[in-house]
Amino acid sequence: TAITYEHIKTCQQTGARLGKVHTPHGSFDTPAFMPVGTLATVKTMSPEELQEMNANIILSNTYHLWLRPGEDIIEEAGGLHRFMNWDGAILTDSGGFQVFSLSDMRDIKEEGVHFRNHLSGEKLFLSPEKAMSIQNSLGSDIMMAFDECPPYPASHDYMKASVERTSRWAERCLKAHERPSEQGLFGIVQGGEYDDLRKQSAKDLVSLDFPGYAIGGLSVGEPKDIMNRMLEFTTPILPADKPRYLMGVGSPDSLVDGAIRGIDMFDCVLPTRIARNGTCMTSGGRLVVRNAKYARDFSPIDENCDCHVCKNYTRAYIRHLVKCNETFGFRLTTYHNLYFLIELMKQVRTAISEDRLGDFKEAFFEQYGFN
Ligand SMILES: CC#C[C@H]1NC(N)=Nc2cc3[nH]c(NC)nc3cc21
Ligand SMILES: [Zn+2]
Repeated sequence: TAITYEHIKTCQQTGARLGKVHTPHGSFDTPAFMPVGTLATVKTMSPEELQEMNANIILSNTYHLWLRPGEDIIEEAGGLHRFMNWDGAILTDSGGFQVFSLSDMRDIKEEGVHFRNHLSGEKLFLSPEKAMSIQNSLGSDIMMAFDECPPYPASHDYMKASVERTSRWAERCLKAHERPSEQGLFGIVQGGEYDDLRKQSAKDLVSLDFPGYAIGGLSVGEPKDIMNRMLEFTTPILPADKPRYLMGVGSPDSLVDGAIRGIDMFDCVLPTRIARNGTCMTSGGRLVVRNAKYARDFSPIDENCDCHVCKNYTRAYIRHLVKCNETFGFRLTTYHNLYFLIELMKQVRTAISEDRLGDFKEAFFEQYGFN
């Protein structure tokens, strides 16, 4: 099988686990943060820089690459790894989330979803089989099942029907999976904030025996304590010998809270997105580098950070570049923010290995300014 999870140890102080995920394009330690590279690039970063900061796995996106440049062109290039010159691991989302969040919906049928291209307005159709075919062309190491992403909030009845459809679609994805020895496939647990539906969704997918499991729809606006509660009863249903991926999460506090509740993989556009408006994550909280108070501040973004940016550039210089809308400025803030989250996960892994992730959380939340 393409993807295997190696459990190394469980933290004695919390439910967090230290592990490794092995893929055809290398292994990565977990818990891990995965930079998002939606359009076949982690915005403003080169593959060499991603390698340098130990980003061993990145995300890309079926929906976006299907629309532009088209999966046929990427297949002709020899797959997404060759196309973007990245030889680490790649996880592709299935397009489920984008169809429901980007396009004005036409309608959902059992067969699949009819909708309009959010760029051109042309009518499109995406189904479990089509989503699998696109990911097969992209050649990603980890594929995601095509799921129905219901609006938040949704009624219990609506959500129940949606979960049952997502489980039927998941089975169709497994049947359409052409190269299971080269590409892994994760089922996506749905169910909104309904305990019974979350459990039902998890049980349905576990009975289909996926190589890994994602938990979706838990960072679409619900309060963090609801997300934490959902995790507390969802992760125990998932097999301990498979990776668990919490989609679209998240902020530094959510990463720590997710790891404590047994999550192994995270992704979020936050570090790269806020970097492009000049906001940096630092061990003392967020820093808006364009702020006038940094005009003559020749210290690094974060004096506790040993990244290339913090060793060679100052807040004053980065503030100047950002104020002038200079691309290099956003490259520097992006590099640092990604490094910050990758480093945070490294500290989380060390804390797990020393059975003190609870203590780490307390100190980190205090220093960063989380409540
Ligand atoms: C409901 C649901 C669901 C999940 N389904 C798929 N295929 N991708 C996702 C991507 C996400 N990104 C974020 N960010 C807030 N939440 C996500 C949730 C999903
Ligand atoms: Zn730094």
